[in-house]
Amino acid sequence: MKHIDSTPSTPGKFKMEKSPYNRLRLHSSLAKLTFWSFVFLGLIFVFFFRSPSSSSPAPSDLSRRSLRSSYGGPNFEKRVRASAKIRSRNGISVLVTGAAGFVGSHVSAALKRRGDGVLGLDNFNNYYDPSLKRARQALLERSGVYIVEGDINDSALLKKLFDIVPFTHVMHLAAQAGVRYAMENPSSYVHSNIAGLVSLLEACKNANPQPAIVWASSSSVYGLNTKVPFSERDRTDQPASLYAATKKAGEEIAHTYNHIYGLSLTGLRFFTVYGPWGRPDMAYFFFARDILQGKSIPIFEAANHGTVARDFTYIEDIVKGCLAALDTAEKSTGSGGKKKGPAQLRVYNLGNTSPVPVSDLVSILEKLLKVKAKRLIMKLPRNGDVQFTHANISSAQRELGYKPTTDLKTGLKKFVEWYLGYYVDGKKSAQ
Ligand SMILES: O=C(O)[C@H]1O[C@H](OP(=O)(O)OP(=O)(O)OC[C@H]2O[C@@H](n3ccc(=O)[nH]c3=O)[C@H](O)[C@@H]2O)[C@H](O)[C@@H](O)[C@@H]1O
Repeated sequence: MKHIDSTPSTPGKFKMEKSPYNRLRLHSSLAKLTFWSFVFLGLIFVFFFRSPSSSSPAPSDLSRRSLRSSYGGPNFEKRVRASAKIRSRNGISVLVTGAAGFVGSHVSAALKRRGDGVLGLDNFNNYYDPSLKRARQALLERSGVYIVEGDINDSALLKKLFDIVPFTHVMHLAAQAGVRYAMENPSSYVHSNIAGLVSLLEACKNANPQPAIVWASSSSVYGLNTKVPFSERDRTDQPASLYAATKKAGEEIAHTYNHIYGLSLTGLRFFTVYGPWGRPDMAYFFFARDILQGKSIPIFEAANHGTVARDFTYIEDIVKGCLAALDTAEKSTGSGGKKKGPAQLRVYNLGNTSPVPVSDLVSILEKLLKVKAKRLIMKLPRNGDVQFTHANISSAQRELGYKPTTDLKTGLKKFVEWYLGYYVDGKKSAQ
């Protein structure tokens, strides 16, 4: 593994070390030149490598502050390197953004288990109860995964991480999720899913070597389509929510970075992922909580009592799809911000291929929790929800060997076991 101390991290820095040497050569004897060159190089070394905040051209206040405090120094770099260290033959080193999130924590754990190097990055925002994110972090910490606390919009931090570790891959899962919340806080979607994505791709483009990137898109890009099952070849130009629109924008942004800079990019369209350590903003999760607390639960139905259904996909199946996408990702082809040849650009559906009506989801939860739900049938609100989702997974099957094996009943059983252990036996308060 290359270290920051021994390798110029960017072509820019390398040039700065060379140009004064050339100027001096015109006017000095060889001995003088050698002496002064060493002095000059020494100064550059001290300036750039010992003072973390000066390594970025124009860091934001936030990043300047963070680099001076927890992000700098030998201890930080040691933890980062140790976490990202590959411990198996043919292993990869992966920067996982959103590592304290639902999918991110599961993927990080799975990568670490097989001996890959994993470094997490997460801003621990309070979109949902951050204590759940902290609990996931504590679990990962025990298996040797360090999560750096920071934002994907902090380009100085990203640069620093790529300077410390030559990541082979990035698993980009940091995002503002949730379909309905987009009406409450639209700018958070733009901040994370668009600005944050661009900030991350900029860092990847500038990194040397450039990593291959796998990232989370969403089934919601199919929007108002009525043809089922949804295939990657179908149109994705009628999103029903701002969330979906930002994910669709992400796919177009991915195309641009692939086209101009040769970044290898794979987008995964996840279909309503559920399971242990899940997201409390999702229906299956807060239905379980509210059924146990005796509260009524709103179950949406479409016009004329039309069924609302989802292709619910179990987390372990999704993890397998993510790892297969990483393992089949080809190298990026650019360096120094320039593309050397065409690079891989892929998009896959990762679903379960068997949509289940929301009312059936509630019946399964009732049986598992042994509590009758207070059902409140409501008209599907016009706030971004679509009536149904259903994945065609033949591309992922063929090219990734993706094969979901967990049906909703089996998956929810595992979720409920975890939920009762964590919240009821563990006496944590479910918000
Ligand atoms: O597949 C996806 O791409 C998306 O899956 C989920 O979005 P969604 O399928 O809407 O998941 P939930 O919010 O958990 O809703 C599941 C189902 O329950 C229904 N629902 C939701 C809330 C509610 O109060 N009542 C209700 O019947 C929804 O209409 C939907 O059919 C995630 O929240 C998104 O982040 C993700 O991108």
